[in-house]
Amino acid sequence: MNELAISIKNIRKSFKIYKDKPVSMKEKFLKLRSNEYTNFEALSNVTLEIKKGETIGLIGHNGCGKSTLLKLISKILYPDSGSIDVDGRISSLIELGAGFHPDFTGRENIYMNGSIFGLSNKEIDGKIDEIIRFSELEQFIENPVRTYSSGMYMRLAFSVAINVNPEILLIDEILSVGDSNFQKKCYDKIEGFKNNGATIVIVAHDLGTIEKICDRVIWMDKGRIVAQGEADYIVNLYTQYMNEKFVERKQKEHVNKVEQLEVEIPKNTSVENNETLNDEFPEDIRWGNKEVEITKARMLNKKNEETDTIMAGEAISIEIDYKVNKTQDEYIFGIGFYTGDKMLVYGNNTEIDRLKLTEIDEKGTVIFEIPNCNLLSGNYKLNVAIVDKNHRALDFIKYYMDFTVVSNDKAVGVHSIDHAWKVK
Ligand SMILES: Nc1ncnc2c1ncn2[C@@H]1O[C@H](COP(=O)(O)OP(=O)(O)OP(=O)(O)O)[C@@H](O)[C@H]1O
Repeated sequence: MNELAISIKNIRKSFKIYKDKPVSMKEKFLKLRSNEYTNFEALSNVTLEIKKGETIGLIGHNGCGKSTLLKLISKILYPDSGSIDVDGRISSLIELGAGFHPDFTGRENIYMNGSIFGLSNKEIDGKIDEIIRFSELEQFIENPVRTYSSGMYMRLAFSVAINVNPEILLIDEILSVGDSNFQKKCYDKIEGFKNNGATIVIVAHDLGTIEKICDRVIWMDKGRIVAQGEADYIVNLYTQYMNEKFVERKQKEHVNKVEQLEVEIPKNTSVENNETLNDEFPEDIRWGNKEVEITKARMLNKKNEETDTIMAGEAISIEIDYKVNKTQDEYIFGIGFYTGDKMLVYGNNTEIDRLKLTEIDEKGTVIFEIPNCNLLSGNYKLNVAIVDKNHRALDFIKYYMDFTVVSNDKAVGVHSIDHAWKVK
């Protein structure tokens, strides 16, 4: 017996991308625009074997080729080269309802659509009550489908596709059909197929679903398979990769913002002005006698770039530039982290850490280094402060800046704690 439900060997699929597509018949007819195109390779050399009874999840960034791969398996599209062998009756939940006729009633469309899936009228007679019941459209089944809402339309299409008892089920991002009750029914039905030994290939952006129902996950990027393996392992790898990309992008945006700001500073701005923080903070946010002043503060990532977005676990530092206007007996520098809704998460200063600063340069930078910032995902606020030995504020800036932490840890709260579960 053939163990494989789907065997894909070295397939390539390109699409023509027209540089200057004619937009009207007149333009087309008169050839007012050129017909130049480039070939875009949506799938490059993909090889994949899917065993009978496996549930496979396809994940990856938008446009990486997931839907194209499903369409090739279901023969909606054909590859430019390579081969695809399928062993089993396919039902594809792709382009749902593509075969519906708007003027036909729900019932008539069930017969039409069912025949597209290869069922005879007699076979549909035996299933129609179940299809209508599953779609929850009993009241509307004799109305033309053009009167249906898009949700009703999808529900009917889904019900037909899922009730043809396929051996191989291809599902593309359709599990957002209808309300949560209907979605639950769809999941239960899919679980039912899975338990009966059907082969399922599913594309979904909802990684929770993928992790829950798939045995194996294929991660695609730019038309290639970049990783495959056990569902939770690949989903975790992918989430971590996407989070890091997100942080990198945010960090780049931040750097760009800073560069933009520098460009906008008028040429005649004096150095003195640059060295003093614009007093844009209201009195309840910034206070103190300014005998020692914070001229700037910043958060740096592990690459020493200024940022407001960090990856949990990353090494970061907070730098406080200061200027002494009046010498003090002692200087205490502090930082504090607050949640977005202003609950204190962590506060510390040089005095608590027993670093006695009695003599410091007139201008300088005090750095607070965190080798492993283990805050959980969320938005936070940073306090920076300088106080004297009697804890009188010299310059205290509450909520100096907002920053975001991105974390793979799904625990709730503000801080990750090293732990292990044991059952005795
Ligand atoms: N008929 C087509 N003509 C031209 N380009 C196409 C066509 N179909 C898909 N593409 C392109 O091929 C690439 C892969 O598309 P595909 O729909 O397979 O991606 P996907 O991974 O399913 O994306 P998404 O997650 O956004 O649905 C995309 O860049 C898309 O624009």
